[in-house]
Amino acid sequence: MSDSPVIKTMRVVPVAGYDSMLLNIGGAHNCYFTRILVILTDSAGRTGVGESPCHASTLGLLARFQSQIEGSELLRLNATIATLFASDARHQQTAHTDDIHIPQMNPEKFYNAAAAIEAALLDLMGQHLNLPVADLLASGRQRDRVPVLGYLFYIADRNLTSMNYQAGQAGGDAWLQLRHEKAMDAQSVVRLAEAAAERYGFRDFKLKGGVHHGEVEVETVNALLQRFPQARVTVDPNASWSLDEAIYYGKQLAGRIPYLEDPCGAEQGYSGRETLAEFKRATGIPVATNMIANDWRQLQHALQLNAIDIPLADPHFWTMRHAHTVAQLCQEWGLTTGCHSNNHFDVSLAMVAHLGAAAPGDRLTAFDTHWIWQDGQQLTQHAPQIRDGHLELPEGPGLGITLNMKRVEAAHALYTSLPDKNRNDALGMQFLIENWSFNAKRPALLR
Ligand SMILES: O=C([O-])[C@@H](O)[C@@H](O)[C@H](O)[C@@H](O)C(=O)[O-]
Ligand SMILES: [Mg+2]
Repeated sequence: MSDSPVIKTMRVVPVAGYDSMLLNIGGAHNCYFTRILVILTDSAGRTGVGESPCHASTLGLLARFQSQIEGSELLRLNATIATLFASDARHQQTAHTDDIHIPQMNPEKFYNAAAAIEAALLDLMGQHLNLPVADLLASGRQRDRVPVLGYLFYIADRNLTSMNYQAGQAGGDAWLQLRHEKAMDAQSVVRLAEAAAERYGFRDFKLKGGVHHGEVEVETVNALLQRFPQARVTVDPNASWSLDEAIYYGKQLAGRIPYLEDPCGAEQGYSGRETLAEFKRATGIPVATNMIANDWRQLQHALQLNAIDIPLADPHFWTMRHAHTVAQLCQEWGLTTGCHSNNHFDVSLAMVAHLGAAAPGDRLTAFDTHWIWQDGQQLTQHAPQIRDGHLELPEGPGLGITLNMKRVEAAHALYTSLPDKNRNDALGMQFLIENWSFNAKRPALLR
């Protein structure tokens, strides 16, 4: 394989950006969010990049993988990634020994690390072959733009905290202002949706639930549907509703929403896969999930129980290539392809664009992205664009993006300055409710 470029350097750069006080079952988003960039250079002088959620253990894994990546031949990408998976398997085995010096590899963090490396390698491979990454995924490019949804949150009043939440940009459009302001009821969420639709052309919306009592969230969905009668609107309470509540609210929304996301979860000795299967039978409402089918084994159980219709295979949880395999499986087995997200920068946005562009078939539900909350903080020269409710595939080979290193270094400096680097939504929430703590079965404001 002497013609292959060789990976010269792997740099792992944790970065931070700003976020609004968005509410979810875990509490309130911090004023900062953190991510990891993996930046590879090769012997042909090219740079490839990938992004992942940030956690100290993911950083530890990436540091460990560096020696396996540097010196590897780009065209042996499959073998390189297989080596990472093999070292994961070895670790899982050794972690069962009594040797406390061998750290247990957290599977979620392992996938986050592998996903960022794989994306950076695919970026380099695409540049080498002069092809977009979408063409390197097994089905190849199917479309040039991917439907995405307007991800709406209730927003707490940042003025109640001493945290460094940013204010809206003077002179910006309505979205750039409103995304920083309190929005705790149906009317203000509709206003947010109007501003997002004006800027990005959304026709699909998802409300992050698990915040208020379910009645209030159903009322918000109804208000959105009334304002946007042609739109596809859903709510994701992150399994905070009981099965009975989920069926009760589901029946109120049936026929008017395309699907519900994780309406209920594990309870009374039954797994989330079991309760979702019962929910589906009781209501006939399709179910999407990013909570109970996040690896092959979980997905197999979910499908055997007929618990879900839309596995939201996030490329950061699965890697881009595995998420694409899930999309192929959806196409072959009559499921619908979708994608979950967390707060992210524009490198992840490009990863999602290429994944969506390569997803086969037309049973595709609008992909999630939190990016509208971060729009303006891009770390690339030209961020992928969301227009007319669609994320456009960036032009050019690889991921089609070029890092803006000045911004990357500034985002890294911000990360370095933060006292809390891992996500902890309880901190902000405790300004709203004293001593607040997480409860997987209760919406955040019900304490
Ligand atoms: O950003 C949030 O608050 C979401 O709740 C996120 O953490 C979830 O992972 C996600 O967006 C979801 O769909 O469940
Ligand atoms: Mg979800």
